Amino acid sequence: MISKLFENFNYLSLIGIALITYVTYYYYRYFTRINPLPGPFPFPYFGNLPQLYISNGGSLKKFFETNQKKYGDLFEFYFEVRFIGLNRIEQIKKLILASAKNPFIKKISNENGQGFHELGALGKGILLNQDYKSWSFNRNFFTQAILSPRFVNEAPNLVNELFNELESYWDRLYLKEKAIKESRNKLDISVWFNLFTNDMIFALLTGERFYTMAGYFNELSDNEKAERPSALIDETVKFVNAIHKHFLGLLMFQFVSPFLRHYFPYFKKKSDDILQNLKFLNQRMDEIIKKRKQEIEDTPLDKPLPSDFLTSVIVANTPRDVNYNKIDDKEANRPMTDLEIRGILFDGIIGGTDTTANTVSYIIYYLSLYPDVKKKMLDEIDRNFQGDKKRPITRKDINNLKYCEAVIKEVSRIFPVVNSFPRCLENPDEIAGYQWPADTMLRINIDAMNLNEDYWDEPNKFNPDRWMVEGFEPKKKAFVMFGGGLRLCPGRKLAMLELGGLIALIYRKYDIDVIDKKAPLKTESSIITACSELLVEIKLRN
Ligand code: HEM
Repeated sequence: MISKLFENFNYLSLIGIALITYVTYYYYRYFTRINPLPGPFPFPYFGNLPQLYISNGGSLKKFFETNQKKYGDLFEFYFEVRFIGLNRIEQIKKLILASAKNPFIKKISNENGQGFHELGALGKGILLNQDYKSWSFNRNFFTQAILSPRFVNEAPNLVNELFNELESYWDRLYLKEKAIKESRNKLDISVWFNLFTNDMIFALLTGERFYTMAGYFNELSDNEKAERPSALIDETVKFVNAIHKHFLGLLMFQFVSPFLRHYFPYFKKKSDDILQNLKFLNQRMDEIIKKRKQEIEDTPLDKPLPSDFLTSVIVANTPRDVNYNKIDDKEANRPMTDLEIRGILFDGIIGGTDTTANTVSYIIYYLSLYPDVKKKMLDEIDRNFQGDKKRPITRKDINNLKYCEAVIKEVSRIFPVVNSFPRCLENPDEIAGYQWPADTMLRINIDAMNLNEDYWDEPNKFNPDRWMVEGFEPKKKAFVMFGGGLRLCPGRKLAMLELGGLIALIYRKYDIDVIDKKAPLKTESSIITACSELLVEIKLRN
């Protein structure tokens, strides 16, 4: 009995000593760190997670805002590793330089990469790829496919097609006389935009039709059902939910330490669930790629192929590619493997859905709060379409709608969906007046730059007209809605086409107003700031 107690005592003592040693070492490293900057005080294992969750409700946007107010434009914080928070354009100029020689492409430090390694994301795709050779190989395929004229022309066609589907659901659910009389024309519109952009990006990237809007309609409608096969609806809804779960899980794999993820039941359960979910996603993606490869093989050489992204990347550098050059057999000119295709397909879906969807919600919100801006935008739309509420929108229309574009940019300035983005130093370098060792993690705070009065006149004023001045550029080019440098968002043209097209089609036909204009926007902020609910009333325009 006594010996048992003694054994336990030894065991517990050992754990105690290990803990004390770890905590002492942790704070030794903290107090002797290079270039100490102001910032929230970190805790062993948890870093600044307590401040993120307890003081800022888990919102990364709020966390950055609070710290910038408290500590200024240069501060540090700890999420698994040390991060340097950069809040001024002068601090990031060289990181986002538009030059092929810009060396700042790394986003994740070796120390901070274990989570992504566990997810199997390192060295694949583009979004999280740290290996320059494979990233630039993949990124070339991605940009060539997404910027090809066939692809860009297809985008407005799909906006039209999917908007027709969306309006058929809205008209049946919310705009019948009875629904209006009973005040049932009130809805959470943010859900619809998420579904719209999902169906849009999946169709554009994979060439497969997804039916998440149809699924939601069926859920809401008492008697009518969407004219779509129910098995396909269920399958696509399941897939899209899995993508969403994966996206939310990414932050945990970067910011929560492996120790907590492996041994702390709350985090362990979540990370196991995300890994399981990823298995399902990979399997489904592989099936889509295999099927398309077979379809391409079965299409005679003289017959045209579809213009989706997946078909383009499969045929690139094969005899079906119009630019195919048999003699040139350099490594860079080989076709992509299925694993590489899966990687960039995945990144296109992750990068292209929630970003666009939430921006549309924020546009609706700001237009409701600023009726003068809305009126000016409606005038422009009406002038452009000359009372025709039915004809499809074209690329030319979208290019002509300059005030719509100004609204998109101003909303993205005052309430950006991507609140911050990372860089990691490959080599020792000087940033923000300090010399840093290689592997230092930097986080660029877009919110802070967008609201800085050194760069903008009246930064807190919502004023799309600022973008209407010929040749307008914010001071020091401080607008980095799509990031910068070699990592600049490759989907930016598609995003602007989709946003411009959708906004014009919506407001050509509908009047939408936020129900409680005094209530603050409901958001959840991690890697992006997502709209968690936007309650509006919808009517047909006269
Ligand atoms: C309003 C819409 C969008 C916003 C605000 C946005 C913003 C951003 C930002 C800030 C970055 C980081 C850039 C950097 O690190 O310098 C990024 C990267 C990326 N975006 Fe977008 N994006 C949008 C839409 C899209 C769309 C539609 C797609 C694809 C279909 C897309 C695909 C990507 C990819 C793949 C990357 C990673 C690029 C790389 O690391 O090389 N994005 N985006």
